[in-house]
Amino acid sequence: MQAGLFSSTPQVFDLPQADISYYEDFIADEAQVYQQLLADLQWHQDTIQMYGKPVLIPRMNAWYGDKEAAYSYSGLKLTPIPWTESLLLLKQTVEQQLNRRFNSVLANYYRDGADSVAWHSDDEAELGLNPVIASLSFGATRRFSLRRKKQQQAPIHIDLHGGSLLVMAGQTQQYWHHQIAKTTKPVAGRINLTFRSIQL
Ligand SMILES: O=C(O)CCC(=O)C(=O)O
Ligand SMILES: [Fe+2]
Repeated sequence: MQAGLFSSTPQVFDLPQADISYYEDFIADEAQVYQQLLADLQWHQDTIQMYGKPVLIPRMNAWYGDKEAAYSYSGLKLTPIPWTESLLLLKQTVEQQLNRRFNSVLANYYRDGADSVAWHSDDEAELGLNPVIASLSFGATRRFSLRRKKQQQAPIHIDLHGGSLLVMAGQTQQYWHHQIAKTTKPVAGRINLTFRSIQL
């Protein structure tokens, strides 16, 4: 796999108390990477407790990282699987662009338009106060939305293309929620990788 990088000028969104950059064409051979991640990663569908009943979350996940980087996510305790070769290559590509290091990645696989992630912020204590989260997308385009936690206005939408890199930094997680809404439009599969740095 070649994680060929062919765009390094991001679109920067001017939002209050958020720091969002979007590199639309970051990974050159994204269709190939999509197939590889789909085949190679250890996908599973977690359950969470809702009003005391187990409910399957509407997407598949896989959690990879350095062995020290244990993490809790939506009440789930996740122990990372050791890096695959393709994940390490993608991590290095992102690290070079952003000039910072990540020690883990949460992979999400949205099988179709019924898969989603509800409004949330990545504000777990393990990530520190103002985490930098680097999000790579592969496969189908899905709409990513951002909305302030307080003073709610119309959400901001960014259609995340296959091969794109979205970076959330600064106070984004403190002041904003984000989601990938369900869609009734027919849409193929999408894989998203959010590279994170767990404070050890
Ligand atoms: O799929 C995406 O673009 C977002 C995923 C996300 O927000 C998360 O994993 O915390
Ligand atoms: Fe998130």
